[in-house]
Amino acid sequence: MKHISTFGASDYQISDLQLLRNSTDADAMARLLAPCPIMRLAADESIAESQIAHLYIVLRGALAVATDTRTGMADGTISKILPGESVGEQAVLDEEANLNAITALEETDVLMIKAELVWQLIDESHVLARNLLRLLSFRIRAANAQLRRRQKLGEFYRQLSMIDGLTDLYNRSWLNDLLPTMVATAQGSHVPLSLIMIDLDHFKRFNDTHGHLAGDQALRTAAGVLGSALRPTDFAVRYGGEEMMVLLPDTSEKVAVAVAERLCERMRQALVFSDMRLPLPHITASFGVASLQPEQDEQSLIAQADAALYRAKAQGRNCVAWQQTPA
Ligand SMILES: Nc1nc2c(ncn2[C@@H]2O[C@H](COP(=O)(O)OP(=O)(O)OP(=O)(O)O)[C@@H](O)[C@H]2O)c(=O)[nH]1
Repeated sequence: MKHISTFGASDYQISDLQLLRNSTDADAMARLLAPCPIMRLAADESIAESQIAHLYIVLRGALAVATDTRTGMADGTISKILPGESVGEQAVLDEEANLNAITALEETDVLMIKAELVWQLIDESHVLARNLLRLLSFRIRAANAQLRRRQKLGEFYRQLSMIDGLTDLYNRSWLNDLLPTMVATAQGSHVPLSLIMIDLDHFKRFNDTHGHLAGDQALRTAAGVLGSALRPTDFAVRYGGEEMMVLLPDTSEKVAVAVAERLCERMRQALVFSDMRLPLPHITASFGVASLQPEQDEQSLIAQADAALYRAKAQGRNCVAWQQTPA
């Protein structure tokens, strides 16, 4: 950054500076700004901020400002500062060194104003104070809008990473995130929580006979059965491969067994189409039901449902098994 002149020795006018637009006291402002240096930046050159904050007004060329690079908040957003516009107001007002990375997009001349002089200008000129407030308000709105966009995007990707792409059911990451909390809530409030582990029967044979794409379609159909047969407060998860899980908050084992029986029946009635013309053979599934016991953790609950599922398979598949005989 090279010192090439001062505001007083240059041809620039107060009317060239947006912050002083509509100034009624241009002469007084010009006198105060006269000793301020005009610095020249080569293209791609960055402004190396000292610990002292400055306000920079672009006189010629353009600056690129990337937000908060040193605080880890950078998100690739870059603002372009054109002639007449300023950067560094906030740094001046809160007396912090500028955390933005400021780089010249082309050869650029900037007016450099020290923080103490900015305060003096604010004291002297209501017009400048008003312009500054308006500018800051605009910047805050823009920052808020950007924050909202970022939050929405973050939530979108978070949701996406929790959903299984093939079946649209929740995936294992979702389960790992949510099940411990659900178990802790149920234990803490002494309300029941039941879990049904579901495994499609002879699915390898289905795949081998009808092809993997038809197998995918069968998985979607099975997921659809779960989705359409549950209460809005229940959750269906693709646990892995052809294994699915249903979580039933506030549900006793007796009711969970009845739900599993209903799912089993609907599963065997569901039609799988590989295309819209010919339905494939029906699929069936085996179901293992478990309900949370006092002191039990989520791993043990899953293991209990798994053991019940194993028994359902051993009993000939296409049926429901559970840990305890419902009363
Ligand atoms: N099409 C398809 N198949 C899958 C997917 N994930 C797992 N599988 C298949 O599911 C089959 C599971 O086979 P096994 O674990 O032997 O169980 P099974 O044939 O269903 O037998 P049982 O569970 O004992 O009734 C394997 O052939 C896997 O390739 C998937 O996303 N799409």
